[in-house]
Amino acid sequence: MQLGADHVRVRVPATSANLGPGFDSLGLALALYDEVEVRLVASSDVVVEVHGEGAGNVPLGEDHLVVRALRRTMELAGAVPTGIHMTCHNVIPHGRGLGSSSAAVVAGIVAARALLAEPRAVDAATVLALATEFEGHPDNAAPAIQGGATVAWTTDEGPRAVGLDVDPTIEATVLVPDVRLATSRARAALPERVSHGDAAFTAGRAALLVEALARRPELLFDATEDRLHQPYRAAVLGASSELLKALRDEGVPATVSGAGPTVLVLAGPGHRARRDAVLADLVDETAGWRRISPGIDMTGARARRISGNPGALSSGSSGVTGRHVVPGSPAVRGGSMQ
Ligand SMILES: Nc1ncnc2c1ncn2[C@@H]1O[C@H](COP(=O)(O)OP(=O)(O)O)[C@@H](O)[C@H]1O
Ligand SMILES: N[C@@H](CCOP(=O)(O)O)C(=O)O
Repeated sequence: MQLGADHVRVRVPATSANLGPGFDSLGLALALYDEVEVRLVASSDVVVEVHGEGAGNVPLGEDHLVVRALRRTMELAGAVPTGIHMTCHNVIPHGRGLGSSSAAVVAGIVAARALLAEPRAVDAATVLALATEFEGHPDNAAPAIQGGATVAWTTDEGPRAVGLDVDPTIEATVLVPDVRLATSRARAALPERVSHGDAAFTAGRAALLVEALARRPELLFDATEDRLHQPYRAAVLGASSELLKALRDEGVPATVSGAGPTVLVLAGPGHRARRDAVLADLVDETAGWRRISPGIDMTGARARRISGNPGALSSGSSGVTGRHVVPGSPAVRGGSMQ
């Protein structure tokens, strides 16, 4: 496959997976974004600059997650490898249950797609399959790609996802502690088997959550109850587990965001006063907690071509030059990829 551009910019939202009972299936895109600018260069250099979250912690070469996802997508599309100069402006906290790894993977995939002469050759199903290959589960990748709330599932042919309606009065608030929890560690805390009773309880709540999100926010408290993962993760969640219990004891629809340790509150109009009262009492923003009300992202990952001249890849030695928006350059929106 030929290249169609040599310089693109992408933006990918944070995501909150599970939403309580929808373990590995439900997810919600949040309006907190990582932005990545990728420039292809003629040399074999891989130069990565990271600003914000992850700066000083993530690898800066071929092992960088965005680079790995970009390379994998280019390889799948049969594009000839080139050098890469990449700048990341990261806002999504790492290891907090807000889908930072998924955002990085989706950024690499949609950047690669936008660099190709025929972006549609990497269709929506392939984007989700590639992201799931990296992540191991599709529940963060689906909303990161298409925005809004999603339910994702896996078939013999690969992962699939559909969007869900979200009542516009629902507010998402995240309580982010300053401690990290690797998703792999939180997954290791899960048992091999659960009881039929807990599985039935949680399946019912997940079904109810679809209706609560779409039209009946007053049902969010019951609809966010879970018995499949949160109870087993309590030991590794530390203070987040206590905050979750305190919120739920007061009737506030709170869940663990993803694998944690962030706590997510999904509040309809009837929950706001109690949410604000409990959070004012319990969340001390001077003692390591951040309270963010990001809004729900409804568009998902976006990529924009900055320059469409891959025939003349620069040597890569002169920094980012010649930045301009090519008139008519297609805006690639993750949610509308066909
Ligand atoms: N923007 C990014 N660039 C590079 N690596 C990232 C990025 N975001 C996440 N990662 C990698 O993923 C890890 C966090 O993934 P994970 O444990 O799944 O937590 P979460 O996805 O909930 O933030 C980070 O420690 C880092 O290694
Ligand atoms: N379903 C996964 C979701 C992990 O999300 P993350 O944002 O914590 O990576 C799980 O619960 O393990």
